[in-house]
Amino acid sequence: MTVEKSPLYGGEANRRITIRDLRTAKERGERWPMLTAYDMYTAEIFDQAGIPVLLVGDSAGNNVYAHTDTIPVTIEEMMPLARAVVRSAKRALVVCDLPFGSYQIGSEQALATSIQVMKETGVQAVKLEGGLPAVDSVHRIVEAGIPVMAHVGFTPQSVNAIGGYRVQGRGAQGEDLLTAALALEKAGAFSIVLEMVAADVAAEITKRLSIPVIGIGAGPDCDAQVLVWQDMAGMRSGAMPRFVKAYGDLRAGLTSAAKAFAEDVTTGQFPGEEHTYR
Ligand SMILES: Nc1nc(=O)c2c([nH]1)NC[C@@H]1CN(c3ccc(C(=O)N[C@@H](CCC(=O)O)C(=O)O)cc3)CN21
Ligand SMILES: CC(C)C(=O)C(=O)O
Ligand SMILES: [Mg+2]
Repeated sequence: MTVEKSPLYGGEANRRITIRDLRTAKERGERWPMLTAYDMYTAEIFDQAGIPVLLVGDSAGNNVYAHTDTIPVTIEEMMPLARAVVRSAKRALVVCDLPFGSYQIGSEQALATSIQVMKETGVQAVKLEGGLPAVDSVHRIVEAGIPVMAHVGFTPQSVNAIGGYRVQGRGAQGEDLLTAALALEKAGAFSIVLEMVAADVAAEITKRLSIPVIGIGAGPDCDAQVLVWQDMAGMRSGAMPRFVKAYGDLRAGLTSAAKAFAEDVTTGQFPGEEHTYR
């Protein structure tokens, strides 16, 4: 597959990716990557590396704010991160997750929060979790002119209701997931994340939907794949979910840099003459 003429990778190199570009990519069968970003350098680096979509995820809860999960994250905590990512990425389409509690009360609250995020951060789209119960909110937000990325399957904001980090869509549940995905597309979502979904179900949903389907732990047949950047780069400690692949070892790199700095300071090797004003 040649992608040089794709708006995602070639095309007019000096404009931001649009939701139309993502739709076109699906029509052409072009796969694309999405990464989370929560700050300036990661946004700048991933943007320049050609990642077409950056997600300011509420996974900031357990990757920035040192919570155990995403549930405590607030809109006040999300917006500064989103602003930093928007200011740092020139090409990528930036999506901001709506955190738990900022849209579940109803479509009125969902729309009000989405408007606030769009006005105060400069992101190009919002994302929210949920199947059929979220359809009305998606519809209202889209009607207001705000692109919405949907998110079904394992939805981390509902981890307590689901009862753990469990694969979704196995057996009879698969049909419900397809029904929800079709309803979210009909409500106007421009794309949909499938998280921890059995691969055959994810493949069927990807085939049946016209909008891009973005997988995380949803097998190889989705239109796009997303990972949390600290997982992708080997920054995170501890056991990784099965769906993660680490493409770097940043944790080891930063650890050895910090140890070398400490060693140099304790032994008096740093600062040297070249780092010193006379
Ligand atoms: N760093 C990070 N990566 C993520 O993918 C991620 C976040 N944070 N935060 C928000 C949600 C939470 N996610 C998670 C968290 C844990 C598992 C997990 O422990 N998975 C195990 C299965 C555990 C079980 O069966 O109970 C696995 O091996 O896949 C999966 C997804 C995905 N998202
Ligand atoms: C993993 C992605 C899809 C997400 O919702 C997040 O990072 O918050
Ligand atoms: Mg999220």
